[in-house]
Amino acid sequence: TGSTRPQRILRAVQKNSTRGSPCSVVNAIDDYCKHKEWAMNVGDEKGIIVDDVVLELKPITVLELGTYCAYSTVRIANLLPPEAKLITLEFNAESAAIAREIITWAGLEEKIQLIIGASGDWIPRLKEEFGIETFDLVFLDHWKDRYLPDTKLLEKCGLLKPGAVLLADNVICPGTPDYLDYVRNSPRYKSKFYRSHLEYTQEEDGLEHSVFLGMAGRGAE
Ligand SMILES: O=C(NCCCCCn1ccnc1)c1cc(-c2ccc(F)cc2)cc(O)c1O
Ligand SMILES: [Mg+2]
Repeated sequence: TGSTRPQRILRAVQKNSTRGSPCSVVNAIDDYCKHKEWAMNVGDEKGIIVDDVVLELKPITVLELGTYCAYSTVRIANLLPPEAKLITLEFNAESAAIAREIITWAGLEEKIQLIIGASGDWIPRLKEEFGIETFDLVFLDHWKDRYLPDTKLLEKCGLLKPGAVLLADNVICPGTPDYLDYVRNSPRYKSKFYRSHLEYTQEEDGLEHSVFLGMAGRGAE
């Protein structure tokens, strides 16, 4: 009954970072995952691209699909304007419990709402249960075969307004071919690819940045 990887990441955070300092939490996780054991955080290289998108967009409402250990949750929330809120959805209860501890350690619990459950079940409930109108930014980092169905669900539920940004991790590795095909060919999106590498490795990966243009571009149904 040894520890799990998320538990070891939490221990590294508590040992090597300062309570209330999101930057030190992010650095502690990157150090641990670079030198001790790999983990599926967006990481420092792709993380800089995420930072730039957040600082440029200044989103007030953010949805993250796939919390894991809250590395990107903390990284994004730390850069948000004071009144902004981030909702993060995690399916795995064990990693969600660790994520909650890391969010609290970072001192960001006021900005972040962590929900445990399936994105397909929760997305249709967000307006009603959390008083969300629309999201300014959606960070997709969960099961790669859920990126496309959840994007279509966000459209259907009216949770995206023109100008909203979808930022998707891992579009090369592990890869999300059906999602890429959709956002790159649909008249509803203006999409661009940010080439990078799989976290803590030299493997090719990247982020897809897609601006929602509105449903008007219905074209062929
Ligand atoms: O699978 C990933 N993430 C989803 C985890 C489960 C999400 C559960 N959930 C949360 C909400 N709804 C469902 C992922 C995988 C890899 C990877 C890359 C190469 C390799 F050899 C092995 C793994 C790299 C990432 O950056 C990733 O994000
Ligand atoms: Mg990822």
